[in-house]
Parts: sequence; structure tokens; C-alpha cells
Amino acid sequence: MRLEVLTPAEMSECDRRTIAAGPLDGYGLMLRAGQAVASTALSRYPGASRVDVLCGPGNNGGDGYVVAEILRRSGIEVALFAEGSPKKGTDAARARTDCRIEPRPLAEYAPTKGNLVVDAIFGAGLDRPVSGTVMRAIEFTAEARAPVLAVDLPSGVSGETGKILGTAFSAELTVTFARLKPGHLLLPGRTNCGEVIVADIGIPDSVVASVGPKCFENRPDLWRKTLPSWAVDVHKYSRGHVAAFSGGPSATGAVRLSALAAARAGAGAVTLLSPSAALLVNAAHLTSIMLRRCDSGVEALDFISDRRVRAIVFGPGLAPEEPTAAMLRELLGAGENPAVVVDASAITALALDPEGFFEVSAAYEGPLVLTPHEGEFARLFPDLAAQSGSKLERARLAAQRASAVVLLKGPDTVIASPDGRAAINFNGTPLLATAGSGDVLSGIIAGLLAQGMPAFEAACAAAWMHAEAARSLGPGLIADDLPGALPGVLGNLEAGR
Ligand SMILES: NC(=O)C1=CN([C@@H]2O[C@H](COP(=O)(O)OP(=O)(O)OC[C@H]3O[C@@H](n4cnc5c(N)ncnc54)[C@H](O)[C@@H]3O)[C@@H](O)[C@H]2O)[C@@H](O)CC1
Ligand SMILES: Nc1ncnc2c1ncn2[C@@H]1O[C@H](COP(=O)(O)OP(=O)(O)O)[C@@H](O)[C@H]1O
Ligand SMILES: [K+]
Repeated sequence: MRLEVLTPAEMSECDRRTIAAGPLDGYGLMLRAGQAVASTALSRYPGASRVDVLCGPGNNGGDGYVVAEILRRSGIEVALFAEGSPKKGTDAARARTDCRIEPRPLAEYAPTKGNLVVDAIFGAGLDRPVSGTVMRAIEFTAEARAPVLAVDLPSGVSGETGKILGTAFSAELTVTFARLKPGHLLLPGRTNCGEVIVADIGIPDSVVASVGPKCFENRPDLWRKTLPSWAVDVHKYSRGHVAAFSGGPSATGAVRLSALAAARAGAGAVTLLSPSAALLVNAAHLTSIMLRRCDSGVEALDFISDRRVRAIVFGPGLAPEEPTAAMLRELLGAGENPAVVVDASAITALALDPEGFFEVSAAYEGPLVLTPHEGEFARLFPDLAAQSGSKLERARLAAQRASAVVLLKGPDTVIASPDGRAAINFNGTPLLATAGSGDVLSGIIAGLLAQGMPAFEAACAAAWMHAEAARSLGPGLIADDLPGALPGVLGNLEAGR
């Protein structure tokens, strides 16, 4: 499985290096790209006897001319519409010359019922909002509900950010080349792409590796090798001990979800550290999870060092106030180095003095993971939330600033490491939009960290497992159900090892 996700700039560097190494030249790559799209059109739309191919002025349009010519030779009635002409001497101009169909201006295009539309107007080169004739073509197509097969990306979707520039085709199917681009995975672009097929056009894996991509699809192959495995003589504490900090008497449920999830993710022991006032409430709800009174940072630190705590969940149910932030700074500054997952109200508490936290986190030597949703992210990183870059870019900048792995939640969860690596999760489901599911996620991360999984991999694996657990349960799930679905998910992963 090829997991690299290439920015449009990295993709064009791959093209350049492939061409430089030979034997394929730029036109050879274009022919292969066009062939891949045409054969997808023929196999996936076998009943389509008429196809409208819409071509732009660049290489995306070049691919479109290749598609049109192949479909024509296959006996299909092809109508060709062009927006602008390719520059003289380019591969696209050659493809235009080699295509035997005379294009009509895009302004004359109107969708015909039953026709398949091949969108080859803009791809990786989209650099400003679509407007005018192209915008109208997109709108007509949407009104006619004509099926769209997009070449590389639906025109209007930014390959870099997944944002819609002006407006965009909603494709049923998108054929892209060599590897996915961020725009295929990030919202809203992902929705416009429909099903995405990645076609091999002859760009060697070694060339992709040589451009040093740092973003990946979050699939098990990304982290499978780092999943915990236990020696035969393991005992509960050596399997990994998690401490989860409870809120006050009326805010204990969230952290119990985290604690249960940490245990289900494989931690050998999980202890809830509870303020005295909440001890009885917690006691009434716990069985395999242990309970310990804890009213201060000093007591917590004693416990962490005495009981060899390897990972901490800090946030669900805590007060979003300065004492919470102060306790976290105390924990991080004490010289113990357990892995720490900072979630929920603790992130809001840190936003009272972000710089104070970033100083402490920069000096921290243990693994650190922050799991904000967009609202919490905007509180801790207001300038990054306001900037125009992609979700991927925002998560990466935040990870660098906080010296922590940042898992930015949502339907297109992004996990970013301060070392520059990032992964985009694709298996999320709206089933997870239910109260408490984030608490389960932070617990899974802590459970994996306690077993020694590195922070970036643990966060990626947890995001994937969390969504798989939801999918295995289906409609009707509540967050309480998610930990119980983890054994099935883990069992399937184990079977794939
Ligand atoms: N050698 C390569 O790089 C390969 C590229 N391929 C195709 O080439 C595409 C990239 O080609 P290009 O870099 O030429 O880019 P595009 O063909 O996507 O678009 C570039 C052209 O569109 C114009 N443009 C961009 N946004 C516009 C807007 N909103 N309104 C009006 N005009 C706009 C630009 O000024 C430029 O003329 C890929 O998406 C892929 O389909 C494939 O042929 C495979 C090989
Ligand atoms: N529409 C959605 N599609 C996929 N995942 C979602 C969606 N909405 C929420 N999630 C996921 O559900 C979890 C919700 O976490 P969070 O917002 O912290 O909720 P809570 O605080 O109630 O636990 C996150 O992992 C998030 O990525
Ligand atoms: K396109």
C-alpha cells in the first residue's frame, strides 16, 4: 500500500524527476494519465454512449484531449468543449493536435441528459477561484445531475488544501495519478471527489520517496509495526499503567470513558486519580479500573513515580480554569516523563496562557499528545485557526509550536508531529459525532502510549481504531459502547500482522 500523500508541488517534482530519469517524457506521462481515465470511463460507465469532455488550458486539459481521442476510437460519441487553448509547444498542445475531434468553446456547453461528463478543466494547477464560463459549466452540470468523472481533481477543488475555490464539480469518480493529494482527503474537497481511484502512470516508488513526502494516509500499514506486543512473562504494570485525572463530583463520566478505553486498548492497569469530593461517585461506577484519592499535583506525582505510570489522560471533565493548567505544568515540569495526553477542558485551560504552556512543553522530554477539536484548537492557537491554510498546515504548525503531537479532530482528523510528519484520517464516520466519543479517543491514545507505542503512531492508530470501532457498532451507538468494540478492532488488526 502506497501511503504517501503528495502536495501538487511534490507531485510535479515527481513528474520532473521521472521525466529526467527517462524513458518516459512529459507527453508519455500525459498519455498514460489519459489512458487511465479513459479505461476507467469505459469500465465504470459501460452504458455511456455519449461523453462530454471539458478541457482547460493546462496539462489537465491535455489529459482530457487524450481521453477524448481514446473514447472516440472506442466508438463513443464524444463532444469536446475547451476553455482557452494550450500554449504552443506544450504537451497539452500536442495532445490537442493529436485529438481528431474539433473542440467547441466551453461557453457553448450544455449538459445533455444521459451524457457522462469528463472534467479536465483544472487539476493541480488551479490557483484562483473559478469564475465565468467555467463556473457556469459547473453549475449547469450540477443542475442537470449529470455524472462527472474528474481528471486528477474536480475542477474548483484545491489539491493542496481541499478547499473549494469559487465552486467545484461534484464528481462521482475521480481518477488521480501516482498518489492521493491532500485535497482528496480533506474536507470539503473529499466530498466533491466521490470515489477516488489512484492510477499508476509509471512514476516509480523510488522517485516518490526521493522527494521526501511527509504526509500519509492514516492506514494500519502506517503504524502496524509499532503496535504493542507483549512478552510471555508480561505482568499488568509492565504491560503499561495509565493514570486518568477525574473532575469533580458532577464531572466524572468523561474520564471514566477514557479510562475504560485505555484498558480496552491494552494497558495492563488503569487508575483513576480522583479528587476526594468525587471519590464515592467514581467508586460507585468502577470495577476493573482502580481508584485513588488525589487532591494535588504533589500527590499525583508521588503516585506516578511509585506506581510506574507510563501514560496520563489529562483533561476530560476537568475545570477549564487556571488551576488545571497549573497542575499540568507541574506534572510536566517534575522530571518524571510519562506520556501525556492533553484533551478537552485542559486545552481550554491552557489557552489562558498559551506561551507559558509552550515553554513547559518545549522542555518536556516525555511523549506529549494534544487532542483538540476545532473549538479548542481555536482557543489555544487563535492565529493559526484564523489563517487561510489547510487543516493539514494548521495542525503541523500547532505541533511545532506546542512541541507535541497534535491530533486535530473532526470528520477529516489530521495528526501532526513536531518532526513534520502528518497523517490524514479517512475512515471517520458521523456516528462518532456523539457526546463522549472524544474522551474515548484520548483513552485509546493513552492506552497505546502506556504500552510503549511512539506518540505519532499511537495517535494515528487510535484515530483509526476509534472510527473502526464506531463502524463496527453502527447506528445507535453511544460513546459508552466504543470501548467494548475495541477487542473486535484489535483482533482484526492482529489477524493482519
Ligand atoms: N507532467 C505532469 O505534471 C503531469 C500532469 N498531469 C496533469 O496535469 C495537471 C496539472 O497541469 P497544470 O500544472 O498545467 O495545471 P492545470 O491544467 O490544472 O491548470 C493550469 C492552467 O489553468 C489556469 N488556471 C488555474 N486556475 C484557474 C482559474 N481559476 N481560472 C482560470 N484559469 C485558471 C492556469 O493559469 C494555467 O493556465 C494535473 O492535474 C494532471 O491532470 C498528467 O498529465 C500527468 C503528468
Ligand atoms: N461528523 C464526524 N465524522 C467523523 N468523526 C467525527 C464527526 N464528528 C465528530 N467526530 C469525531 O468524534 C470525536 C468527538 O470528540 P469531541 O468533539 O472531543 O467530543 P466529546 O467532547 O463529546 O468527547 C472526535 O474524535 C471527532 O473526530
Ligand atoms: K479536473
